[in-house]
Amino acid sequence: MAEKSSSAIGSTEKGRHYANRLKVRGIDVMRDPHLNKGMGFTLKERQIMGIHGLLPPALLDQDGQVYQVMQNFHRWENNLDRYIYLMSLQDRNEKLFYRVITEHVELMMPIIYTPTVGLACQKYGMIFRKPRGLYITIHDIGHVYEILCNWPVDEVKAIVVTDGERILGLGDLGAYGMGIPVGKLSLYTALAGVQPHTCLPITIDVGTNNETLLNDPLYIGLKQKRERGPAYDQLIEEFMKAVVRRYGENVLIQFEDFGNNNAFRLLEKYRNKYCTFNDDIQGTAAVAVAGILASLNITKKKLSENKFVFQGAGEASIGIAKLLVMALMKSGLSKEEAVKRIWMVDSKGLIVKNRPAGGLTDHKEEFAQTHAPIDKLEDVVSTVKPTAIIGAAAQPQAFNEKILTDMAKFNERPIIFALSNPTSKAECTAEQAYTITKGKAVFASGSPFQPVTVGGKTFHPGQGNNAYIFPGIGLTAIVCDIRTIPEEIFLESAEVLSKLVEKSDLEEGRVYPPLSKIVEVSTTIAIKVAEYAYKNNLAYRHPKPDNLDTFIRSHQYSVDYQTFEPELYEWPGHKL
Ligand SMILES: NC(=O)C1=CN([C@@H]2O[C@H](COP(=O)(O)OP(=O)(O)OC[C@H]3O[C@@H](n4cnc5c(N)ncnc54)[C@H](OP(=O)(O)O)[C@@H]3O)[C@@H](O)[C@H]2O)C=CC1
Ligand SMILES: CC(=O)C(=O)O
Ligand SMILES: [Mg+2]
Repeated sequence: MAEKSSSAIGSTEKGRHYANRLKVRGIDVMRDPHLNKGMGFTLKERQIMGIHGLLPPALLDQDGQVYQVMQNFHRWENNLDRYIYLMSLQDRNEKLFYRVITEHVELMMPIIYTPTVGLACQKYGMIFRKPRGLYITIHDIGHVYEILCNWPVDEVKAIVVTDGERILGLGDLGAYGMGIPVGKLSLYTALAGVQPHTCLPITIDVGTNNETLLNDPLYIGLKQKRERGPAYDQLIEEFMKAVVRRYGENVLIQFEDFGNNNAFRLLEKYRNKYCTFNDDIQGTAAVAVAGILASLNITKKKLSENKFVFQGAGEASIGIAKLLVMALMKSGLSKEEAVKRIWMVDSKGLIVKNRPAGGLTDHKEEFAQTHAPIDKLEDVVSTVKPTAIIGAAAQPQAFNEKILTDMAKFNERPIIFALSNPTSKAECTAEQAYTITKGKAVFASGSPFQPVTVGGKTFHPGQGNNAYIFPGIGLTAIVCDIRTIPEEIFLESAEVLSKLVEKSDLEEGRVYPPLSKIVEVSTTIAIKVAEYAYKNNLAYRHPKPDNLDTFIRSHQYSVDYQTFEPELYEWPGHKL
């Protein structure tokens, strides 16, 4: 299949799915989002594909179509409408959708991803137009493989799966959570160039405990309380086995937005047997550690000279804390010394040994300090005097004025990461962080904030979001045939990402590369992870490609339209 080669992400896609021979003709060509080029079909293509006359006579090339999409995009008055518009574009014309996203990534990420995707999930029944992804319910036990066989594509390589229990910081959204796997997989393609037809979003519907949804006439999921018993584990176990049976053992399974009770134990259960990771625990850990490593260039401290206070001790915070311990140990500390630098606060206050309030899981015990209990975050901050505070508890405004003022008192450049999503759940806004600390804060947030000017200087907050990590790791896992993903890969990604932050970024207050560069950043992470994987015998694709840079890029999706030649319709027994 001949293709143009000026793609924003990769250039040598061979169109394996529709390899060489096309069986689709006529109106079905235009109904297939993988093939559709809208008014971009040439006269010759319209004739050979049997669609001549089905389109207005003019030709509008892809550049012109991007212009048209952007005109429409700006016409909408709110972001939810823009989300709906972009989703319908994805359903209609996939290449155009991805070209728009990659060319306008800063503008588009807040729509197809956090924060708007959160609102879209909350309103999923209302905005539902066309199904995308696969729904597997608790009633499907015993038939999961058959449901996977209903998915029309055989060559699936990446699955993002949720059970909808903890959607961003919005809580249990049940089957409305499907917006998250859909959005995450769009980023697999848009940011790392994973072939879109190999991506499969899945919702495991075991019910919801969200009363509003149970009473919502438009709710799209099972109207029953969540299954909490052994049937839940039975379904997940069957799902994991069925996925491998249908798609092979190197299919990547990303767990996303599961509730805390299930996330950790499912990760432990499956991480050494499947090609799987939990994005909220491990992807978040990598992006946060990258931001901390990059911030050292601003604070001029060594990693080991820092003290961290976490607001939250859930998937995100524990994940970050564990990877931070690995990074601190790599810098020369013992595990004990590393753990001493980490202070965690959960819904019951500071995590200390033998806490009277209880609630200590094994993960939390690991970080329990020998200290008297402290109930309030602001008292923890004033007692511990940390160099960094990291929020991931979905408690909006938890970083209050006193905390931010104290942080600026204790530190020349305090690190303040408000990682909770969506924007409404952020621990503080960028404006609050910079103004209250009088421009001292080294700030990053999970959802994007606009630049802020304080004392004549403009600060560009970084987006500390796992979107910088999972697409690159995912691409490499797929193309290099990585069968299990050890923690070291996340540390490697964190280090790579931190090194991609340039001096000019740091000068603007950024601890992540600007979003405008996220496509190239994801590709670089993919290449470096591939090098790491081969060096550490984690990659099963052999022989090892001579040039991993070229190899990775050669597998990336091209957002350019393909050219359809008459040969596509000619094969033995079939002539045009
Ligand atoms: N920026 C990014 O890339 C990412 C951001 N996140 C965001 O982080 C947030 C949390 O996610 P996640 O860790 O997975 O959720 P979890 O449910 O696993 O953890 C939430 C944690 O917050 C704690 N908490 C709740 N209320 C309070 C309170 N009042 N004071 C202190 N702690 C409190 C809980 O305490 P307890 O343990 O006592 O219940 C729990 O430890 C979400 O908003 C999510 O969107 C998540 C992943 C990635
Ligand atoms: C970013 C993400 O994964 C979350 O907020 O859950
Ligand atoms: Mg998540």
